[in-house]
Amino acid sequence: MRIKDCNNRDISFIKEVDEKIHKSQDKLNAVVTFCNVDEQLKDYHVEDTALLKNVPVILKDNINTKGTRTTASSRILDNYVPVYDATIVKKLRDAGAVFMAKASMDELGMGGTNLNAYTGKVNNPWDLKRITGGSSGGSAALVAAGLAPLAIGTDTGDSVRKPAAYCGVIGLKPTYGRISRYGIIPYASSLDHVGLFTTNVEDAAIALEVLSGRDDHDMTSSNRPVENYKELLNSDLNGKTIGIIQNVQSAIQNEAITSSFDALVKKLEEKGAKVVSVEFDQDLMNTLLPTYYVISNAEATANHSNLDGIRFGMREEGDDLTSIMINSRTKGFSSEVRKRFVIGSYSLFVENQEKIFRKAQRVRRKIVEHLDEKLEQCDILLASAAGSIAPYPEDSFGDKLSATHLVAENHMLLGNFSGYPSITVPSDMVENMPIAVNLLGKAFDEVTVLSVAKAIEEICAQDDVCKEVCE
Ligand SMILES: NC(=O)CC[C@H](N)C(=O)O
Repeated sequence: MRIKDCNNRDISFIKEVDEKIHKSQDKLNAVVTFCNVDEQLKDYHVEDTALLKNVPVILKDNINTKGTRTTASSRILDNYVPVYDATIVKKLRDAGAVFMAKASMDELGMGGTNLNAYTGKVNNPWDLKRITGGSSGGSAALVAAGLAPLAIGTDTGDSVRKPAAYCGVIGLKPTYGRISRYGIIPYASSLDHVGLFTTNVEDAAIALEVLSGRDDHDMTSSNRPVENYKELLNSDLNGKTIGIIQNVQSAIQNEAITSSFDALVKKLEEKGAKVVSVEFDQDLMNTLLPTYYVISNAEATANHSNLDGIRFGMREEGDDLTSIMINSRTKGFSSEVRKRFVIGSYSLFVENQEKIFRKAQRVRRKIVEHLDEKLEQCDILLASAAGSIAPYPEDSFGDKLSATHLVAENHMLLGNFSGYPSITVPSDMVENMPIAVNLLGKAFDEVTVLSVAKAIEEICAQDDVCKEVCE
């Protein structure tokens, strides 16, 4: 489904989409809460030129919607109904969006599988037995199944770009500060980004324009002017230098993914791009994941201390304040989330702060400085988005991978450490499942990121939806 096709439809088609999304639930389990579509259509009125006129949109369930339950897929927020809208909800609505559903995610964004929502696993529309990836798995699945042209996600480590790869859709994480995060239930504030899923690059450009801009409610949002990304798209590769991240490519063990990537690189060269090989310091790359875990868990621990059954969240009984909090948090969070809070608290413990938390922050700085050096050699970096097709649940934890091989699965963290824009573009099919490549550009250079993505899209010409679930 494409945005412009929706623009040209009669608004009544939204009802058909609503029915299809309800029907998909048995197969995909991608929805936590259905939005009240009738209510939104009652007084629906937007200008003909509104960019999202008649467009059904999916929101990840960590995006606050006034009057509509927002759980972040956590049991503790099962009954949470926000009293205000996130800024992006207002922006989307003003542009004509009709909200269809709050999509399932890994609990509070903590996970890369979408096996960790209190409403259960989300199934990949290409093969229901496989995972979607996470944490924005519900959003990715619904776009991949052709049930909406646009879904909003969030990305703290790769949570838009990895599920996009596994589900065969576009996944864009723009520059830190480009899109307001006001009204989004956080995970780790220095790494959290709003991102989006579409079926094609042009739609990603349109959606980015709608979502971007300074917001006085979010002091991390940038006041750089928003560009007309769609008009500026230019898939001409002449004069562009693309750097291939060798550390990622040499860590990939799947022959089909490697040869498809190499074939794509050849075509990029034929189309005029200058391709250079970029080698990162391997030791530094091996620290990506541990550094991420220290920083993200510490920030998550601080961010979620208000989910205690007193200020927010479901309340379990107890004899005193402390036991109410302990009981509420024990019952309200899954073991994965509790584990991360333990790790986070440990590194924030005063005796450990310097040698764990501050050290991780210094390593993050080193990684970003190293990345900046690499980006001096090229306009954009390119690598396979993931080292495999979407795995089955039992194969999805990567615990058999060595540190070097883990780099293939976690290189997208570079985009969160630096805040630089990054996009996943479907590139091919392997074993009837989509595979993808990922681009990482310079700060606020969304135009180059989207333009090179468009060139790749033209070369690869992937089918943009998974037909079966959509029928
Ligand atoms: N929200 C994210 O980006 C999650 C990233 C990573 N998979 C994690 O488990 O935390």
